[in-house]
Amino acid sequence: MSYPTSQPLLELDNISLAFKGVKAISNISFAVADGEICALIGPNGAGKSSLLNVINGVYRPQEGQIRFDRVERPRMRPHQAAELGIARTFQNIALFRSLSVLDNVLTGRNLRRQGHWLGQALRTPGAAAEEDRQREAAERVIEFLRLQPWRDAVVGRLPYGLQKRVELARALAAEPRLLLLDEPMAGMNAGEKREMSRFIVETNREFGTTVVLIEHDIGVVMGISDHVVVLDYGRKIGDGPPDAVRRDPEVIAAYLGTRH
Ligand SMILES: Nc1ncnc2c1ncn2[C@@H]1O[C@H](COP(=O)(O)OP(=O)(O)OP(=O)(O)O)[C@@H](O)[C@H]1O
Repeated sequence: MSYPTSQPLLELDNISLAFKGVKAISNISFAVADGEICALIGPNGAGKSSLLNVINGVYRPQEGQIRFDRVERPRMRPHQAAELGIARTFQNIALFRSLSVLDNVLTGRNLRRQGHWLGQALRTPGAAAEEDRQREAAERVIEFLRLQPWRDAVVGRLPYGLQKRVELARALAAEPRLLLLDEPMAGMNAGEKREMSRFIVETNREFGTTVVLIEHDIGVVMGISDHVVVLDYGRKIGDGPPDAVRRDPEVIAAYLGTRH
């Protein structure tokens, strides 16, 4: 449990985001400590996915500052976020459905590839050695997430829970410092959720990967998070260790209680 002692990896200061004048995020500030698992919770439409999109540069907020590893990143684009070590999965699975598990995981290695595309196209010895290195790295992730039985299976034919795990594998293949997971357990049964929770915790422990995840299942959130941030109508209404957030009257009223 790293919260709240370690240094912040990600700091959001007064972030506001509007779509055509309609505010999705209002003046949100919080910090994610290096090495922690931070959950973003809140009712539908609270602004959680929009906030992940701000963090990885898909949306540019109209107001506010973001610091990653204590360096201000005022105009981050998604590819810059990826280069900095921010990887992400999506609410609706975004995989190459007709490719195998291994090939999908290999796409997560693209940023880590050395050498020139021409070498790859001409299959020079250097390029072949590099290809072997990438394949070994992808195989290690497949093994870590116990996906070996499906490594050559076409992703589109796998059950939903496994596709979610492949998406996590692809994100991990990039060796991120910060992993953004948008509802990694949505649509899963209790057993699949337990399994996915274990993989997230193991990733965090094994590689020290900092995790920010959106999750609706409060039991899961309380079980795996070091830190919980609660959003409601685009505002932050709770921020702290899970036990404190669970007891916060405003959070109980807005989210855990009956207001919605
Ligand atoms: N691209 C967009 N254009 C216009 N409005 C948007 C866009 N994306 C999000 N919104 C609006 O911003 C608000 C926050 O949406 P967001 O998807 O971030 O919420 P959320 O907390 O992730 O919800 P959910 O749990 O349903 O995924 C909503 O009112 C939504 O309608």
